[in-house]
Amino acid sequence: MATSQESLEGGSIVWIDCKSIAKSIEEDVRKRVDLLSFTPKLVSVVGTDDPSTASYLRSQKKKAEKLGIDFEIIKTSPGDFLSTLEKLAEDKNVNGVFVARPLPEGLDEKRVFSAVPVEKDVEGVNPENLGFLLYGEETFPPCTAEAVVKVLESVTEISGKKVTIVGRSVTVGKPLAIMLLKKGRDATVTVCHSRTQNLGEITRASDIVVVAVGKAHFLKRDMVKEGAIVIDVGINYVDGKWCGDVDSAVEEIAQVTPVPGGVGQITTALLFEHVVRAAERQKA
Ligand SMILES: Nc1nc(=O)c2c([nH]1)NC[C@@H]1CN(c3ccc(C(=O)N[C@@H](CCC(=O)O)C(=O)O)cc3)C=[N+]21
Repeated sequence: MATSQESLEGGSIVWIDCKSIAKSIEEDVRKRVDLLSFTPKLVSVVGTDDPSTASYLRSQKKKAEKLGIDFEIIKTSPGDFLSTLEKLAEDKNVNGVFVARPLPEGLDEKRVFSAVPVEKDVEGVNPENLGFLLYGEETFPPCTAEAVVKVLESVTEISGKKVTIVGRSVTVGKPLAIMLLKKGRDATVTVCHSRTQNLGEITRASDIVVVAVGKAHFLKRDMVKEGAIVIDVGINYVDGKWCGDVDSAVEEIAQVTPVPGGVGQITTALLFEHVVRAAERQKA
């Protein structure tokens, strides 16, 4: 089981080991990069100074270097956003296109994400790729949602489990719900959000809780069943440090994924796995 023990005063905390999951994805990516006759390339398009985006871009840059994948960041003004994406769509040297959220104000997200060609859409944000998910087809599933699925598959049998997802974003909550419902995974999924009543009752009745709300210390110990599995998707910058959405006291009674060094690492590894997949398909 992919967990690691960390002895602390007064007890022992079981962390879910995300590093080894990320590492095995990266090893696979490395091998597949070597088999290509060209160097695959990812371009990340950014329009804001959002700190969590900056963290992700640092992570992307590090991984690209490690994996032998070409990587470029394009900082774009709102007025040039669509024309930038059109150029990248046509550029034969670019295999994957990542568009950072949040988008700059005033841009229509359906128009922007539709401008990422389906075959270069390594994050699965194009409405066509999101639509494929509903049919159970996961060529380019959203990376963070896929990362959560990988973690769960490594620590438990998902089938039949009660999974509560807190957060209904297009990047995590909604696609993850669809992916966990998929035939073969067979979770019983509840999706909660800011208008949910009696949230704690719902999460306490769950075998697995996934939190993706973007609020530090959001999930408290009394909202979690003892022995539950808790996946922390949050990444918040508080007092000069990164932390997730899960309050640290939850670690005393549940298996939790750490932040940093948790889901984010796997997300980045999967983004590059999708870049290689895109390159393999474009080559053929
Ligand atoms: N279209 C889009 N998709 C995203 O998935 C997306 C996004 N926009 N905008 C920003 C947030 C944030 N996010 C992170 C992913 C990984 C790390 C990550 O791996 N962080 C390292 C720390 C890296 C460092 O700061 O040095 C870690 O957790 O270990 C961080 C942040 C994805 N996001």
